[in-house]
Amino acid sequence: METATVVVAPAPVVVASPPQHKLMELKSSFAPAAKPSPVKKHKKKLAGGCGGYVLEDVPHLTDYLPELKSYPNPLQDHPAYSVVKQYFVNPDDTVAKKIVVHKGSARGTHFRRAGPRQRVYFQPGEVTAAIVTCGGLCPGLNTVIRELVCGLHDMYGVTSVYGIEGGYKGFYARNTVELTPRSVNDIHKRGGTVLGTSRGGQVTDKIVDSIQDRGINQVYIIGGDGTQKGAATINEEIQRRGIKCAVVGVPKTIDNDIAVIDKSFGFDTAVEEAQRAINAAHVEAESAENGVGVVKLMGRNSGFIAMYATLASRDVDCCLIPESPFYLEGKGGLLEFVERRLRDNGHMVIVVAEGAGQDLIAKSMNFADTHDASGNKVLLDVGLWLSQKIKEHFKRKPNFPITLKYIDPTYMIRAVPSNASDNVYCTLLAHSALHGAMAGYTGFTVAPVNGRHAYIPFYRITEKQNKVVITDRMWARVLCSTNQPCFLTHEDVEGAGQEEEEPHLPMVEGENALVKSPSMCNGNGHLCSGAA
Ligand SMILES: Nc1ncnc2c1ncn2[C@@H]1O[C@H](COP(=O)(O)OP(=O)(O)OP(=O)(O)O)[C@@H](O)[C@H]1O
Ligand SMILES: O=P(O)(O)OC[C@H]1O[C@](O)(CO)[C@@H](O)[C@@H]1O
Ligand SMILES: [Mg+2]
Repeated sequence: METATVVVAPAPVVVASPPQHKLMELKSSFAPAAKPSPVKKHKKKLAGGCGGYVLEDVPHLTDYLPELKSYPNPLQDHPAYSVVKQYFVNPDDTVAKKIVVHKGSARGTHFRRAGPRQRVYFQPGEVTAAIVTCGGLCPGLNTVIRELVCGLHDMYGVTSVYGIEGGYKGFYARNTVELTPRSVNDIHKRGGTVLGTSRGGQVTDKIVDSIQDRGINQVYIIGGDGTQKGAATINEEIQRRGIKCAVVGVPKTIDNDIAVIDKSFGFDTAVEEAQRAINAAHVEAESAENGVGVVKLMGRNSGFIAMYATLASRDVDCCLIPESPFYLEGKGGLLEFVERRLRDNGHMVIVVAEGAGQDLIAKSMNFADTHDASGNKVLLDVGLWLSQKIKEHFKRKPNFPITLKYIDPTYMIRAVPSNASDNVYCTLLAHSALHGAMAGYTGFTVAPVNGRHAYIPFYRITEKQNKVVITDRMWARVLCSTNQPCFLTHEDVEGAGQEEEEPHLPMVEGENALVKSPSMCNGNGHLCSGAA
């Protein structure tokens, strides 16, 4: 057995392992249990330990099918693992949500550590797995699909894996496709998803009917925050019906807007791909008289791609994200800054996340809100709008001609295949996912938390979105690198808040001075970063 690898400190035994003694095995994977226990919505499985330790556990099939039989994990006879010591995860291993702790602070929330268990709740021949991809594209989707298929086959001898085509609606509107190690062999080299994807169409009853009718007993659902909400409702219905079926979420989003997890797959690839657009904008801007390059990047509600692409590039003069409001006109406004930067440097690059400035555009253009099939607000084109506003501003200054180039690579950065590091990440995610399902865990999203893969209950993933915290040091680093104004009022800063559970300790002198020091306010009461 592997020794406990708890990130903060060894955890006490808090939750009984699933019962090892079983009276009888359910014959069919989809035969309902005689009387499944009723499952409440978002029922939390919490357990406490010493020092303020809390385990936020994930459901197990035996929670509502207590008589399920378990088997020795076939991995123990796998030649590839014969030399691996401590291959199985200790049942008490947990991963701390919070890694930075203080002498007196409570140990806080922990999640069950991902990985193979000594006992599994499926025999190889019994598994019928299904994989579905939902929401927008993201580099790495095909790698996750490939590694689920190959991992189930190679590690657990599972031969029955099906793809659901076209997102959630494919469960009830399309035939399944058989996925074999041979058929998925090369797919990780391609962008997109070989299964297709869609928005909308999440009709829980019809999806669970299809799962039941097809005898599917492991569902791997790859998608973003919306998809994980859908997965949670599917899991509730499966438990309500008492079906032996593990529901596993694999978090996918180019926006990196999924809470709790370290980072979503494909994000690194997207940031890397964005460099090409920023470089092009820089080359164009540098080569023209008062050249301005505007690059729009994805990021509906969260500006992570824009923030990291800006930091990586060092060619960016201004980064605009949804979390940080800005204004155009007047002292301390964006147009004044553009003018100043052009006078100083002769060129500039602006990176804008697609969700930035939406309220400003709506105000100036009077558009009614529209939504996509999943209910997401359709965004107005901030890149086009901003370019227009900058052009109009300089048209009023005949002695200040500018050349502006607008580059919109949004779909290009998410349609590429994943890079090497995302490929490795996707492989580990897929393996963690299938080990959890084989061990009988269900109703969880798998992802790294502080560098360790963990099984996280759906409600934790879906209760809020991950956003750039503009009062954190990372955003300050961006402002330092671009030397742009931060455009914020004191009210904006107060409203921005802090990460939950962060202790509000007295500030070290000089720390976060960017948003606290009154000497950095301009005449309008706006805070500025000391841009030239
Ligand atoms: N609140 C919800 N409850 C159940 N299902 C949902 C919910 N929100 C979205 N879904 C379903 O999840 C699927 C994907 O949702 P959405 O289009 O929002 O993308 P996503 O998973 O958030 O990914 P991304 O935003 O990264 O593209 C859709 O089929 C949608 O119907
Ligand atoms: O045009 P589509 O496919 O709806 O996707 C656009 C959205 O999808 C994402 O890539 C992921 O949510 C967002 O960044 C973007 O706003
Ligand atoms: Mg989403």
